[in-house]
Amino acid sequence: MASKAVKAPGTPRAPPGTPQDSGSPREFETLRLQREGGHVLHLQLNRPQKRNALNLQCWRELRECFQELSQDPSCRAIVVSGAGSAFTAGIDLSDFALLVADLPEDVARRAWGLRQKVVELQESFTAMERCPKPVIAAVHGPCIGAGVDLISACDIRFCSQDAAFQVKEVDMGLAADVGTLQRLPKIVGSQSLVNELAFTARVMRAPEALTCGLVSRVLPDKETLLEVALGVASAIAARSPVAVQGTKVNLLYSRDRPVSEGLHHVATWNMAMLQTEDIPKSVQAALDKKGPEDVPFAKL
Ligand SMILES: CCC/C=C/C=C/C(=O)SCCNC(=O)CCNC(=O)[C@H](O)C(C)(C)COP(=O)(O)OP(=O)(O)OC[C@H]1O[C@@H](n2cnc3c(N)ncnc32)[C@H](O)[C@@H]1OP(=O)(O)O
Repeated sequence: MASKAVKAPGTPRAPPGTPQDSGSPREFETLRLQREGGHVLHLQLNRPQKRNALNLQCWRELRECFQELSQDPSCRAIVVSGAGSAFTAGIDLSDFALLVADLPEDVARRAWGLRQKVVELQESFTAMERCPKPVIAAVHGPCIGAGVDLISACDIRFCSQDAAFQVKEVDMGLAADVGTLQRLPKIVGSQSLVNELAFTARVMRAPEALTCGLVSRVLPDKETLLEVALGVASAIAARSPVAVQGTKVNLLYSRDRPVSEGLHHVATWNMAMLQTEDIPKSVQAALDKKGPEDVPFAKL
């Protein structure tokens, strides 16, 4: 039987705002992080006057936020949405120049420095993908450029009827480089459609996003969208975190590998995780005709 993590006597309580504290989540400048019930966190991109355009601060905060939530035992599922009238207008266009500012003159060093900046931006969304807690994107209104990169790194995507998706990078003179070209073909299934969207920057609306599998649900409006997304997050959070997080880690591992490697990985994973106390607790609940919602699972 796994032993519960017990805080040693005299261990100071984490100050409010740190991820270990199940009270108030950390405050950010460009993001709003709120706890919704016990183990669900709602993260809003929060620059509504700029249609949640992602400035450098926002990229940095997203990275830090997901690195911290990954370690936060009181967080079991995350919903990402946009404040105001858009999910996001993509990269903050006024920050584009900053990407090449302060780089050395020599071409090799300049290129190396720029590469480092691109890798840092990639990390903001890769941190969402790597976070073992499921992340649900709730998209309303425009979701442009970097917005598509962002939602491609999420585990579940829902949208409202007014959502409009655009792989806009070619219109800015660049090849998308923070995840869309790598992740979208695995989500959508039709390479032809991905190519068309990425070569033309055509806007894709909610019904097509549903048909092609970019989103799995379309809701009539933003309010219903958030209600449903938070409801699904609560359903996830009610289940064993050992089971849910193990499922995410193994789905992600298997996505890019042959079946044989995925099976090998999960067998090794489960030689430890099958020993969890969550299994007998869940089995007993099922025998008692109770659901996972009735089982108090320890934090992970
Ligand atoms: C190495 C790089 C890796 C990353 C690459 C990423 C690339 C991309 O993301 S490409 C996509 C860039 N985004 C765009 O081209 C979208 C531009 N915005 C719009 O088309 C519209 O604003 C939008 C359809 C989203 C909303 O239209 P709406 O009429 O509702 O609002 P506006 O009046 O246009 O805008 C309101 C204020 O927001 C500012 N704003 C909007 N988008 C951006 C942006 N991407 N960057 C910076 N600022 C943006 C807009 O200027 C208005 O500001 P203000 O005039 O101060 O009120």
